[in-house]
Amino acid sequence: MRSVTDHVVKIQAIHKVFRVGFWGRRVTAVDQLSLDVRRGEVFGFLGPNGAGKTTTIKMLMGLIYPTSGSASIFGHPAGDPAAKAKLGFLPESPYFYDYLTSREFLSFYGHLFGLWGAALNKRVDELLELVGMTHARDLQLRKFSKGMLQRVGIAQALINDPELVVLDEPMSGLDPIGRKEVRDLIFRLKESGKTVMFSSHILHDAELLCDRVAMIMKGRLVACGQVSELVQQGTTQEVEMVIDRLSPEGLEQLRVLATKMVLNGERVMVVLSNQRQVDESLEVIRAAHAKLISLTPHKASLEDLFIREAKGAQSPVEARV
Ligand SMILES: Nc1ncnc2c1ncn2[C@@H]1O[C@H](COP(=O)(O)OP(=O)(O)OP(=O)(O)O)[C@@H](O)[C@H]1O
Repeated sequence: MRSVTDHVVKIQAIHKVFRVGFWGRRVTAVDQLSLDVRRGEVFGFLGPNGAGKTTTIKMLMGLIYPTSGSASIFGHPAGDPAAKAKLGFLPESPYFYDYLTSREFLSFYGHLFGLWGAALNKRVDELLELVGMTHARDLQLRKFSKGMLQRVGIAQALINDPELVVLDEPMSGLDPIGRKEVRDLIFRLKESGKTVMFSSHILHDAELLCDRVAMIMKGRLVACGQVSELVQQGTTQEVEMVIDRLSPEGLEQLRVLATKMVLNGERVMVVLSNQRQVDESLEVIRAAHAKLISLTPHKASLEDLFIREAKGAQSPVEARV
């Protein structure tokens, strides 16, 4: 059984209303959101643009106050110095001092955490090595690519050897190679025993990386749990079949069975939505002496869940939490 201390982050019914414009119109950015992040896991905080991810993370970091509800880190209230001491944070749009080299930049943040002299130099060198930036240690940050900056930003978040690392959109704006590098880095953090929470709207990255995810839309939690469990919920096990040289009778029989059919010369592609349809279609193909080219089960993905939830499911879905 899990103990309370397994919860590194606990967010309880957190709510944030912003007042905007001259008339102080109320905008609910986060709506009664509750979730927890457990020790040692990689937790993905997912949602489309404007869903409320950054607002939630800012409340967790103690940078803004919730309208109601609460958040804690290692049992300390969000923003408490005791929580911050064990925490590393990469904001969504970090500010980098252009004319500092990556060593100087990391040394600056090390000083803020009270590191000096040989211990600081050792820590900076270790982090540059970890993020693969040793070769650029004496290069000014203005000469860095976006991917290099992101890696130095993550190094900055690790300067105090935190137990929890919170990264706001760490893969955003990176090319596929840059994204893979950041993914590998997150894997390495997990391997070294750290808990990682990161926000993203790139579902593929979350699927590859996360032990658990939470998905929010319009500030509300719509799904939370292990990726494998969430993608199974309510998804039909569709199968796509491609067949060659099917007789006109066979074609008519498949038309009745299939949920979708596309003809291309002698070739036909059908989508079947359950096992019974698959079995009956295979019998039709055999009886017609047609040639089955491929049979591909449609693998459910987080994207399917995302689209389904976006289409209107507003009630919270809770998988194993
Ligand atoms: N300081 C603010 N004042 C007024 N409204 C705000 C403020 N910050 C955020 N919002 C609004 O709150 C909502 C959630 O924004 P937030 O930045 O948290 O979303 P997000 O999920 O991080 O999106 P993105 O992926 O685009 O960064 C949006 O409607 C946004 O316009």
